[in-house]
Amino acid sequence: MTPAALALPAHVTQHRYATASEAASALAELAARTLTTAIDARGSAHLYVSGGRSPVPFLEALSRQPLAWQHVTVGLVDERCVPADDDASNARLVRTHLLQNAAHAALFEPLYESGLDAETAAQRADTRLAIGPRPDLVVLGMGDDGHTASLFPGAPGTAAGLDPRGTRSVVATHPQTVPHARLSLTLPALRRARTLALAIQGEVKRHRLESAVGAAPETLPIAAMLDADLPLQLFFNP
Ligand SMILES: O=C1O[C@H](COP(=O)(O)O)[C@@H](O)[C@H](O)[C@H]1O
Repeated sequence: MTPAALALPAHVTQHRYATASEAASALAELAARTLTTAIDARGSAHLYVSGGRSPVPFLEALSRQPLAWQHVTVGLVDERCVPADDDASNARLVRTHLLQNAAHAALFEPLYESGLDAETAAQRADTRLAIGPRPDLVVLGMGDDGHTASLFPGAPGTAAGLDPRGTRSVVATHPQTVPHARLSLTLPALRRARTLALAIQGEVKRHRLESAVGAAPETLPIAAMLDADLPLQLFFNP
């Protein structure tokens, strides 16, 4: 049964599914259409994905989508400052679950250079991204605490990342609630996306997202993605 609509503003387009597998397939199809449109229009496509546990079914479904992957560049919206082969690495997640099947031909640009401290790594990534093309598709996730990308409530670095007039594309954040310093795309960098999607699962995240309507982004960073002038494609399953 299709889950009930979330209590969210009308500019959020809701895609609701009964299961994680249906939601992942639908998001993969939207991603494939969006990337193909970008390749047809501009010759290349730029996709940014999130880390964590929940994107795995989506990344695997997307890896099987037939499209001109050799023209697709994949990046990360956030990363933990760990070696690329660490279990916590979002780069490892992408290599394991997305860069296979048809998608093995995509170009992957990791966010974090192993061995660097978070601030130096953020500065280097910021320089690379600042001159890059607009993302065609950004797929965000959200933690139970309302963080998105690696913009955690109250974490050092988050305020700079949420500054709508900030000039950085990437900041270092230092959440106290989870292991590892992080790198995160900033609000201005995320807002450059031609299409912005958010994939969440479960009732805890549903209520957290609903409670973010009208909330201060410093308290619930996901609130920054609910701006009326920012069309958002929400994918939800219980
Ligand atoms: O730490 C992170 O958490 C969020 C949500 O992760 P999940 O495990 O609940 O799916 C994710 O969006 C972010 O990219 C990740 O680094």
